[in-house]
Amino acid sequence: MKLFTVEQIRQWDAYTITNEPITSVDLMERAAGAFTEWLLRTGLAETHREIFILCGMGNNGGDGLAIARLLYQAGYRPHVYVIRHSERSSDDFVINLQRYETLAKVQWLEDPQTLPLNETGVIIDALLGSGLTRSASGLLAQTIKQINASKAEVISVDVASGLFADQANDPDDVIVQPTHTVSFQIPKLAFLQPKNAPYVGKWHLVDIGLSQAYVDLTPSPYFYTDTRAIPVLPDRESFSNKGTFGHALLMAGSYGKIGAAVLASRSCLRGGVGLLTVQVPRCGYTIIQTSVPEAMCLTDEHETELTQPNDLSKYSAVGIGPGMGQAKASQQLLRQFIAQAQDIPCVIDADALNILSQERDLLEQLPAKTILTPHPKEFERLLGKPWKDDYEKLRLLQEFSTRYRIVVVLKGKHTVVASPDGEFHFNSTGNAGMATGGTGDVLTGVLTALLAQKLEPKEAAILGVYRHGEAGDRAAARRGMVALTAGDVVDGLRW
Ligand SMILES: NC(=O)C1=CN([C@@H]2O[C@H](COP(=O)(O)OP(=O)(O)OC[C@H]3O[C@@H](n4cnc5c(N)ncnc54)[C@H](O)[C@@H]3O)[C@@H](O)[C@H]2O)[C@@H](O)CC1
Ligand SMILES: Nc1ncnc2c1ncn2[C@@H]1O[C@H](COP(=O)(O)OP(=O)(O)O)[C@@H](O)[C@H]1O
Ligand SMILES: [K+]
Repeated sequence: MKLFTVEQIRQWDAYTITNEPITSVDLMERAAGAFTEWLLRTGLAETHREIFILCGMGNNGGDGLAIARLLYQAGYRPHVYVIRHSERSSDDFVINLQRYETLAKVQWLEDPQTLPLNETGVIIDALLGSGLTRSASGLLAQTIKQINASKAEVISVDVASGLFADQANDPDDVIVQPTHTVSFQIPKLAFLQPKNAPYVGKWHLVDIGLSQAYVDLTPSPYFYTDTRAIPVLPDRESFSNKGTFGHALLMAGSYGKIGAAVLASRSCLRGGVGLLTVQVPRCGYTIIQTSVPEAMCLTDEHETELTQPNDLSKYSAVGIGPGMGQAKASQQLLRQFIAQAQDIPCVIDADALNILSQERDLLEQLPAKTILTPHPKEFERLLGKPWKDDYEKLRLLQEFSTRYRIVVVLKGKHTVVASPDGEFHFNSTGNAGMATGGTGDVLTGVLTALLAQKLEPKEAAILGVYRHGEAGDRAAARRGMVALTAGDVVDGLRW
């Protein structure tokens, strides 16, 4: 799914209004209808609950008033408040105010302290939407504070009031903290940024029929990887043999961390590789041979660390780093590996990334088909500096990917795949149960397997990240998030 900036969303609305054609107030009616249908379907507005609808004076407030009318017509009796935050109101706000007032009166809120919000109620937050131009202040900020202080369930229309939909807020901004956000058509970029978690809650999309032609015509670097957008692995030919699916090499493990090599090996095999060789220090030999009998084991001459370069020419892809440690000899090995691997697709992870952060000249020499898989701390080390906010992080990620011509997988809740063509693909699968040791090693194995099967690094990264998260979701469905381990993610892999 393509994602858009606020300015593009505004153009998208306008394009739909002109080309469908539909009047803007009818489009608002559609949006309010879709929201109301969602609300009634979820049962959040059961009749015994009091519903408070708080409206601004722009189109988000217009949505709120249209929702109020639709609920009223469905038999509910919402309390509707309007906050006079501006001298001007939007045309569709005015039309919807008049329509509502044929049924019931709204209250113009003068003093937010008087809002009778109760704990069992539902608050519909329609103060400000994507038209936010500055931080909320004055009466708006006071109202938002009241909303946040109440224990009622809060549902934001389109985007939480006070949250910028495509740029960073100041740390001391006053922003609604909703339980749910019901957003029109596409997720806002803001929903995917880690620091915004309190200002989004669970988000849901409702379809308001915005023009598909606009989507096709309008370029954007941002994508959300949902089921419609994942690359595919080619079907297996019936006459294929193990040679068809590549021979992967995993260089992983050190004394006390051979488990990382085991997890990456298991997931590489579940990723469909034809043959797998695992290079581990001598201490890992028996462990690999007994726990991953499907893999061949190449023992390093060193007892506890990876040190020994080997002939890479027979491998179709290499994954290096999980559990590898950062011993001096392993640092030298990484240097030799990079010099040797120029024509081989590779995944560089974990300790190998930390070595890269210290030996920065190696970044310039990375093979053309490289995927790096840092978590945020590792990425910060690679950059050598922290970022100010999540959007600056994305800019730095893009610069990094373009400068070194490599794919970077920045891991987290919505793992981002950044590619040298400037695109960002935010992943939609996975869960907090995966915040446990070893799940990153599992990802490295999967990505190595996909590269060995000749997927391009960008496609391998988008697909691998998606399936890895999906495997985590299967594991969580079976075990619950708390009990989930990295091994369960391996078991959850399906293609
Ligand atoms: N036809 C359309 O354009 C549609 C718009 N929709 C709704 O319209 C919303 C966007 O509406 P608008 O662009 O009117 O903007 P908003 O309703 O988000 O904001 C209203 C106005 O408030 C002012 N404002 C911004 N920040 C402020 C602040 N901190 N303090 C005080 N005033 C502030 C601005 O002048 C802004 O235009 C969407 O989020 C969505 O809810 C939906 O009805 C779908 C269709
Ligand atoms: N809250 C979360 N929601 C979804 N996925 C998560 C979450 N936390 C972690 N993950 C995923 O789990 C993996 C963790 O990788 P990493 O941090 O390298 O762990 P490790 O080094 O222990 O293997 C990543 O793929 C990440 O996207
Ligand atoms: K809102």
